[in-house]
Amino acid sequence: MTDFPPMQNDLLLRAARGEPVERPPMWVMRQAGRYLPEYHEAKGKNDFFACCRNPQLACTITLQPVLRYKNLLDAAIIFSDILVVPQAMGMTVEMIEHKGPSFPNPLRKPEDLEKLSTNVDVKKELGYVFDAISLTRRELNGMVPLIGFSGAPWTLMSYMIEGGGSKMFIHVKTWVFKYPEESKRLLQMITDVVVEYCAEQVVAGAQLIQIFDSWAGELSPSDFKIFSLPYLRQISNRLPEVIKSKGFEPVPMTVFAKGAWYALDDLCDSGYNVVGLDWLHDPAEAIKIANGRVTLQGNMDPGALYGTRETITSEVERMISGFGGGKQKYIVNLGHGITPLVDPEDMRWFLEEVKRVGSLEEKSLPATLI
Ligand SMILES: Cc1c2[nH]c(c1CCC(=O)O)Cc1[nH]c(c(CCC(=O)O)c1C)Cc1[nH]c(c(CCC(=O)O)c1C)Cc1[nH]c(c(CCC(=O)O)c1C)C2
Repeated sequence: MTDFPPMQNDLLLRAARGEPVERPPMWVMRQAGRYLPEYHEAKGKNDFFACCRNPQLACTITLQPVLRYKNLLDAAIIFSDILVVPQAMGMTVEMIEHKGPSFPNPLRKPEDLEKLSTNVDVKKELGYVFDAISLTRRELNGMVPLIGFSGAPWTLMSYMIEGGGSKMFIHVKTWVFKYPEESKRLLQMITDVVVEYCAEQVVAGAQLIQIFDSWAGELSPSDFKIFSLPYLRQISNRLPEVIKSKGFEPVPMTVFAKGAWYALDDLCDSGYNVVGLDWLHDPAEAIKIANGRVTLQGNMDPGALYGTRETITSEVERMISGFGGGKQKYIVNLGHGITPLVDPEDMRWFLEEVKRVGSLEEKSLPATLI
């Protein structure tokens, strides 16, 4: 087993396991990225995926927000992208500046499934991610835990068929409604790779795994039960066993199914320790539905970071009060990734206010907010 430095701050892991904490841990989806000038500096003229494939650079970028917001962020998330999985399955994915990811040859017909690699050698194809994780764990020196992640099967299938981001989801909806059996075959192929990929991230040193189902909200409640939930469940069922078979201890798991507010009850019973919430959820309602089954994570509107300092403060107070003061089964985050034009000093204000409000005794929270 790999020896890493002992943890100095394990708030995130304790909260994820459901243990009480002195204040809620906080991290922010996409905390390493385009709103930080040092990200652009480190990236330079490198292609986005070239940065992901360079463990030293990926480690540097991962550490940037943790170092800038020292003693504020309670986790690092490895710098990579969900689309490295389709690449490992044999697809070409390019990152086009100011546009986003693009697949020159998306899967458009069921016969295209034959183009995907079978028996993907995850260690060979994605070894650079595992190297970046091990290096970052060492460099973090126990400061905060390191989160690994993967896209969820439904979200990855959407990208692989649409060929990039989408507004109408015409192609993937064609698959769902015209080729449901082939869709399930593809989802299963992706799931098998994701399980092995996440297990190897844990072997390399990841201390929590988050599954991003960013396009969950494109499915109706009944289709979510067919094309997303069963595969999310397979991941949470199989992952601990696969990790153990490799001689390692399972880690807490988080599922973030953006837009799938209707599925919160099911997600609380899907085998994950933590359920991430977007900003469409009312915290008090979410707590009622979860009823202590999982740790909740979220959920301030990322757009609030464009507001005044006073607005950010009141949004933070509302969020933390809504989650009952946050000392039990709660992790602070935004409801989705931080957006590019946020002023890094406004992000600092957000984090400072979370730390201040999250450290208050419940009786000291502003009375009108409880
Ligand atoms: C910094 C960055 C990333 N990806 C992309 C960028 C911008 C690239 C650049 O222009 O420099 C392109 C990049 N990658 C993707 C997109 C979205 C494109 C679209 O709208 O479909 C973009 C612009 C696809 C992607 N990629 C990811 C998701 C899931 C989370 C989410 O919903 O936001 C998704 C959907 C995950 C992701 N992606 C990234 C991380 C790093 C760790 C961190 O959070 O700090 C993570 C976790 C990093």
